[in-house]
Amino acid sequence: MSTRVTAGIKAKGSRGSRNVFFGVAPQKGLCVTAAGTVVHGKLEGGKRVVKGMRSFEEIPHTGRNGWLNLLKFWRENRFQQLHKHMERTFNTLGPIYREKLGTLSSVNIMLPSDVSELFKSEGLHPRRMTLQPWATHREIRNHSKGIFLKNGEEWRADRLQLNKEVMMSAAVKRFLPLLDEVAKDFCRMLQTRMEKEGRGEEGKCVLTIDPSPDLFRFALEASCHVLYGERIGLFSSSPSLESQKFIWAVERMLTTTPPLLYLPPRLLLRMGAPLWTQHATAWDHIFSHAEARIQRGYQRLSTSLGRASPTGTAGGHYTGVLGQLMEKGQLSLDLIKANITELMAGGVDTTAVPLQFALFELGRNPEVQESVRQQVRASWAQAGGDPQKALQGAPLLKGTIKEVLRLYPVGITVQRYPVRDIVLQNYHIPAGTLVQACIYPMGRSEKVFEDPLHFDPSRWSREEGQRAEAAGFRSLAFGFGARQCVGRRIAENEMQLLLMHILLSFHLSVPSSEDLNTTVTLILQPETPPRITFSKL
Ligand code: HEM
Repeated sequence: MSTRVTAGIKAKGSRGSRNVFFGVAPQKGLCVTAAGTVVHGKLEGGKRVVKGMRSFEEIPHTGRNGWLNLLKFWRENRFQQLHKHMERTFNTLGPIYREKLGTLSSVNIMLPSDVSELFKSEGLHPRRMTLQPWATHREIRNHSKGIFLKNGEEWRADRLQLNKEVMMSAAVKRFLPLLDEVAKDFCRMLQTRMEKEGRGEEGKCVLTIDPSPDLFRFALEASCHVLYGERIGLFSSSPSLESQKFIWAVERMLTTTPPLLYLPPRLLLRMGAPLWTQHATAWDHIFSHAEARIQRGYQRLSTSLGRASPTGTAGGHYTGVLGQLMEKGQLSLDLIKANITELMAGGVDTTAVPLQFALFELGRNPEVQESVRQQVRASWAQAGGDPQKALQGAPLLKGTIKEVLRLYPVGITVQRYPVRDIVLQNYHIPAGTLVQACIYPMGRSEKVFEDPLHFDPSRWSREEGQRAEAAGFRSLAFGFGARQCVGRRIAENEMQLLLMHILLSFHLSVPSSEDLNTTVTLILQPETPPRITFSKL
């Protein structure tokens, strides 16, 4: 079906400027004819038109009634299997489809070429999907200083400041030793546990456990060390209950988010008040935990900043991201708090869960495990204790993380609202449409990856051009461009360092190598955390 679409779609770019991320001029003007088709290359009435382009309405869809679709999803519990639903729908409808779920309407894509087009049109201040209708509720709860809902120029200014402390290579150099210390301590803790609880055959110590609670503690300990420059003792025999509560609160916040994205506030207040209360209470806890830590850090740093060294570190030692932001003084204290809170909330499950998948995949692929270990050993021996050098010399570690995130991306989609009209799969997509790059189906598609279900970290390091995987827009787990994950460098290094130290000390295997069933809350997770057998090398 073709519907009348507004004629004369003019490429705007962001504020009429060049797209700084791609260094290319904005897309040429397009024009949709009155019949809804677009003709290319000709000028009709002074406007450039694209040949044979189909209208937005013609994009295959999963049902026009968003409420009916939502009801079906709810009844069949499909939210938790959204990734599988997307995979099936692409197989049925092709590489682009529209979906309406309650108030949310999106165009879903999965081919790298389309994703590349999408990112070209993200503008200078790319917008992500947010819980916008709930902003006021959050404000009522006094969390209005949060940056969670920020978009546009205001967001960009803060983000550029933050990038200096968490994304730039100088910042990575500063926080990498802190992550390394926590990773080594994790292995010591595991070793002690193995000695106490492990069973030995022929003098070999073997421990089979569900490592997920320890991995969550590791992720929180690592985050706190990097953000506050402070250890919180989560590997001790009596870790603080407060920290455990924080981990639970983040989990609750994540599981209660998806329904809030699809329901309008009024309906949710009637039907889902308990859900909203749980969600807001979880945030309250996250905020107060972060607030208390920040307050302590603030007091500690105010004292030590009096003795600030010329290297930009208080009292001569690195005081974490909080310390750096305070010392630079370019963000207000409220903004610093908001950014640190968001980094805390975003930094635990996102790394703890992929680490579970990584241990599982290395455990069930012993040959891959051995080849990564050999590279790690050689690199570690050459690096003379320098963790950064050790990681640089072991590209298979990076490949392992990429491979884990290809098969099990933390977020199953990356979303953008293009700032100008674009054409995807020859369909017209108006500016402002929510377009989702569906990275779970992409990572498992034969159209995109050779032998996609094979866990092969080396696929990422083969020479560019030799295999399709080396080319762009296939590794998107951290998003892309100005709005990409701000914790990316922390996450990549944290996960690689932990795997490095584990591989140097332990052999991994799995009691069952059956595929893991996965479920989506806000993030993709195993339905049941895998058990891993650690044996001392
Ligand atoms: C494997 C680990 C992680 C993955 C796969 C991941 C993935 C993502 C993705 C896909 C986005 C949206 C990017 C976009 O729209 O282009 C994002 C945003 C974000 N992530 Fe991560 N993340 C991870 C770890 C972390 C960590 C460790 C932190 C904090 C220390 C963090 C903090 C954030 C924040 C604050 C944002 C919002 C950024 C903004 O909009 O300015 N993430 N992440």
